[in-house]
Amino acid sequence: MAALTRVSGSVGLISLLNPPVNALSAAVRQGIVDTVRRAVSDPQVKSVVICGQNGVFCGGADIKEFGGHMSGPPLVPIFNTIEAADKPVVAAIEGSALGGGLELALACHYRITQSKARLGLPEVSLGLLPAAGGTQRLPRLIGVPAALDLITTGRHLTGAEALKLGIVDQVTDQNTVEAAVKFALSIVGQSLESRRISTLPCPCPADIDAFFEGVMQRVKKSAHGAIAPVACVQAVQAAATLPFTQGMQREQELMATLFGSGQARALQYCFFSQRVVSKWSSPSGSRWDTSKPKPVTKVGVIGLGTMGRGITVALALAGLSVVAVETQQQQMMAAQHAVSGMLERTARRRGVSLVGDQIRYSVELEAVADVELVIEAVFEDMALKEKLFKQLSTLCKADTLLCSNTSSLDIDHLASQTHSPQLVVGMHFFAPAHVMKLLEVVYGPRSAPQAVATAMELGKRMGKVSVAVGNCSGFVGNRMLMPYVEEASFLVEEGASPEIVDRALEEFGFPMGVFRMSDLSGLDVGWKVRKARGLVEPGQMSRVRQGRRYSPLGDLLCEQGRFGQKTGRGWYLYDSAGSREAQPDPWLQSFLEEYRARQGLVSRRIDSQEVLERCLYALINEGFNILQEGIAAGPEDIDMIYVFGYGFPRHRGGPMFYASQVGLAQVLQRLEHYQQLHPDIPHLRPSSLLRRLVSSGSPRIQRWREIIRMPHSSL
Ligand SMILES: CCCCCCCCCCCCC[C@H](O)CC(=O)SCCNC(=O)CCNC(=O)[C@H](O)C(C)(C)COP(=O)(O)OP(=O)(O)OC[C@H]1O[C@@H](n2cnc3c(N)ncnc32)[C@H](O)[C@@H]1OP(=O)(O)O
Repeated sequence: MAALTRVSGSVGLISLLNPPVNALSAAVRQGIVDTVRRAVSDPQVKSVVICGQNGVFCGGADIKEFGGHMSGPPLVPIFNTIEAADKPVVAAIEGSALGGGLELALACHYRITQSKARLGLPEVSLGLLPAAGGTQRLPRLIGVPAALDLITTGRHLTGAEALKLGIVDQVTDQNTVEAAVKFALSIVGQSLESRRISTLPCPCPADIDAFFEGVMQRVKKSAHGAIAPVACVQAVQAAATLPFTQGMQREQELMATLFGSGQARALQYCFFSQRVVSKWSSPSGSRWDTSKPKPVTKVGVIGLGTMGRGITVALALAGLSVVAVETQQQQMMAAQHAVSGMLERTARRRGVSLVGDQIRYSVELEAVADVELVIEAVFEDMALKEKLFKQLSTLCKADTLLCSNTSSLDIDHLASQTHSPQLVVGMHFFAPAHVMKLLEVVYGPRSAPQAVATAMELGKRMGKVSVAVGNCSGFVGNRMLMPYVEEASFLVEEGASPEIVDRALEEFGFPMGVFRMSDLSGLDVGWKVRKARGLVEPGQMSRVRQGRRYSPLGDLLCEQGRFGQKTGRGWYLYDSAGSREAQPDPWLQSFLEEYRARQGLVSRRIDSQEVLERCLYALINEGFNILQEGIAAGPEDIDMIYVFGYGFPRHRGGPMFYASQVGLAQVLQRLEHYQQLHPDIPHLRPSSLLRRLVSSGSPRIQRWREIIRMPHSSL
């Protein structure tokens, strides 16, 4: 798993051999121990270069090992041995040096990297900290503030950025291993004293206590309950205040608390789930590995409202040519101005050059006649979309893919308006589309595998986490959101305030509770959907509609012109229209009291446990229905949709993983309890799949797909 060869006469070249990313599995660690020992003791070897096979240095510790019994030599003594070697050791970094991979490089005396290589300590995103000396060596090398930034965010750097920060000694655009070997030859005989990072003092800010207090406050606030970022700060603080050996001890202690935590399990599940969802399959049998995407270079975007603008920006940033169509001249000019601004800001933030020249604007639909793929992003109005799809089907090339950004309308119906229904899929982006990572790719029974593969591939090029889902009202994300939002309103009817509900959800880890979120997106959005479904009865207070419990509270607020942040009033009060500072609204409190009195509802005390159980279990229950119906292929799909599109705390793994951690029997029992209390709320009726999983012994989430596919009787 690691090979030693002698090159250029006196350089011992150690190659890590564990495709695809040369993760530091037990066998690789043993390979490093053996090859380093041989290189150090071989008198013909004067210097050493460590590289990775196939253009990747090392993707870090083998995450798959974390779930089971760990064996093989541990990393810390291996890295200490490398650093203590009396022959110079040079890391030749190509591809990636992440986590334990970068820690290995930091134990070497010199680092040479390809300019485009990715370097970083992303352990925090796995619920861990860099525990092979990373928290102690990096601050000594680049100073406390820069190290804290990298370790607490886990962000990746390019080789060029790493050079600027002083993490690497040289960047090359040539063959990195050859450059490292040449360099290794040139430094033989030089003193290594100043090259052993563990022996360096740690450059610290002046008032160290005040500095760490401030950092800790900021990190806790943005962590939303995640424990790893806090432990990362504590470990770096140890580097700043303790000698290396004691700092290493502290690093190990902190790692021990994180390693077995539920948060680490959840975050590692997210890492693998993100990869699982890219390997999509549909009930028709089409799959990621048997469906070849069609090459796409030019995309049409129709409708330049908020969504269309964001999609245009995301496409341009991905290097695609875009034909952006808005039939109203004035809207088009406004959109062009807005898109340029968004591109400028994003390019500045990402430190890349501006990419506006590949966007062509037009007021004519015919401008998309020669594109390979169209994304429709006009108003959520079926009649408008029907007409548009008919027109597109006639004017575009016969093999052009027609995609809709609808968030809930029937994709099959849109497909049926075209000459080639097999070329129609949903591409449901989330606002702001150039920022949010999620893309739901919605297939219907007639969608061609190539159409799904092409939309998935396009999403990947745009940097999205693309999840393939079946067609149903609301698809996966919005369908599950309905019971969640409804439960929140029911709780307010029964005695909770929006603040009580939001506080419970925010303490759980959501960046925003359901009412703050509704105020942000606009209460009129849901009102419009409910109107379209025939649920709204203006001025009416009845709490049963279409045969089930209904809360008219949202409608009543909208009737008062309270649309949320944009009108300065919604579930909360804001200083002014557009302001983001939500204040509890005394008007709303009396409105609710009056409402309850008129409805004959006796207000009761509702605690955060009930808020969490009713909102989350209702959402999870709908997730089980979705799995049962085959709308999502597996729990990972649902979890990635919720983590990347709806702010579900990543350190909880997503709703389905969370349910598996709570225990399926417990979720079932609580749903049964609430259903008895509220028989008029259908979404509290436990899903038959949940019952089936519980009676199968609540298997691990990785086994759910098997159970879902097993034939069963619904009797
Ligand atoms: C009481 C108990 C006390 C406990 C103490 C225990 C101490 C334990 C010792 C810990 C020592 C700490 C060491 C270190 O600090 C910890 C780490 O290093 S954690 C790992 C950090 N590294 C990462 O997070 C990188 C993860 N990988 C990536 O970001 C990307 O894969 C990549 C490297 C940038 C490459 O990206 P792509 O080219 O796009 O490829 P993919 O992402 O699709 O990956 C391909 C394939 O490889 C699998 N894979 C990737 N990285 C790893 C990995 N580190 N381990 C295992 N497998 C990995 C990935 O899942 C894909 O698999 P496939 O889907 O094809 O099956």
